[in-house]
Amino acid sequence: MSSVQVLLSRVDPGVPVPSYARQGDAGADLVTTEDVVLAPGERAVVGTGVAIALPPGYAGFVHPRSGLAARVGLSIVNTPGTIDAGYRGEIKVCLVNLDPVTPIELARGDRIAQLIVQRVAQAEFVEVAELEPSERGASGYGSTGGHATLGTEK
Ligand SMILES: O=c1ccn([C@H]2C[C@H](O)[C@@H](COP(=O)(O)OP(=O)(O)OP(=O)(O)O)O2)c(=O)[nH]1
Ligand SMILES: [Mg+2]
Repeated sequence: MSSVQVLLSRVDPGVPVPSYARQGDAGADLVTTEDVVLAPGERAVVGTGVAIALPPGYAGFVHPRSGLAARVGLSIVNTPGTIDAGYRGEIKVCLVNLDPVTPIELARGDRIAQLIVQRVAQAEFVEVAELEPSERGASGYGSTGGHATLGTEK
């Protein structure tokens, strides 16, 4: 796994810097700086207390944590959130409670998301009259099968 130095500033010095729970992990855990209670279906933007300066050619992606997703239904509205290399503000997370019944209570310092730093390319879009053919062509949206049968299709 490659490593890249990312400068970080704590806009809230009371919370820990993002850290990888285990060696080789792709995601570094981010915490909420705020206590928050999310009713079923409710969303809230929370701070993480950190700002970063990614090198050009990199982006950060804010993903949900699987454990919280499975246990209580916590997710992120815009998953994965995109952190542009030029962004210097506090990383924020737009949390959502996907559980239909039970509220989610989060406390300051809880690990609520994970940041994945990846290399990215900026495309140079070149318009052409026609795209060259491929095996897949324009087949998409389940064209290869393997999807569940919808109730309406039974
Ligand atoms: O989960 C997220 C997603 C984005 N951002 C910050 C960093 C990112 O660089 C900036 C803009 O994000 P995005 O491009 O997704 O939002 P937009 O609605 O297109 O805003 P803008 O017009 O500023 O690009 O907001 C976060 O802090 N957390
Ligand atoms: Mg944008």
